Amino acid sequence: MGHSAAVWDHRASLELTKDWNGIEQVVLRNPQGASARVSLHGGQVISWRNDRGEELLFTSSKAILKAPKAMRGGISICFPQFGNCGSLEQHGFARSKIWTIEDDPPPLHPNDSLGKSFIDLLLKPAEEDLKCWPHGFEFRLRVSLASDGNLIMISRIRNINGKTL
Ligand SMILES: O=P(O)(O)OC[C@H]1O[C@@H](O)[C@H](O)[C@@H](O)[C@@H]1O
Repeated sequence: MGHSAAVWDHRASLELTKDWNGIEQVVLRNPQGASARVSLHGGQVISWRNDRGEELLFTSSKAILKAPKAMRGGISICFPQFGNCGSLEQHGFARSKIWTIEDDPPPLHPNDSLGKSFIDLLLKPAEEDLKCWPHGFEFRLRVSLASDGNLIMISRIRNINGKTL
């Protein structure tokens, strides 16, 4: 009896590491050698490489890679706004926060996990965030690397205080 895809252990394909500022990063790998690197700073995918090791994402040489400054490169999470309306910071605060890894997130469709290397991240507002944007929320982000090297990101935002966002 061989192992089927149903018992694929996605954790075996994850590497946890830290950047030069001590902020955690997660590296996803697939069996063909593709990879994606996700920083908990901003929940930002900062590298996506194909199976030939070629980088597919741009990062500016002028990027400041130190929280709480947003990183200029990779895939930014712009929440709760894109742009610079009102008193919120440009493109929202999510990209400058330290996200956490969620071990047991609310379920997604099984197809979203099967055969993929993935990580689930979570952002909840801190007191200071509620002062400039008074909404309780949970922002869940799944970043997956598929066996064909595709990168998939699923955002789920839950309103937890019943007021319209
Ligand atoms: O410079 P930031 O805040 O990282 O924003 C990234 C870019 O966001 C875009 O929306 C702006 O048009 C650019 O001018 C800006 O450089």
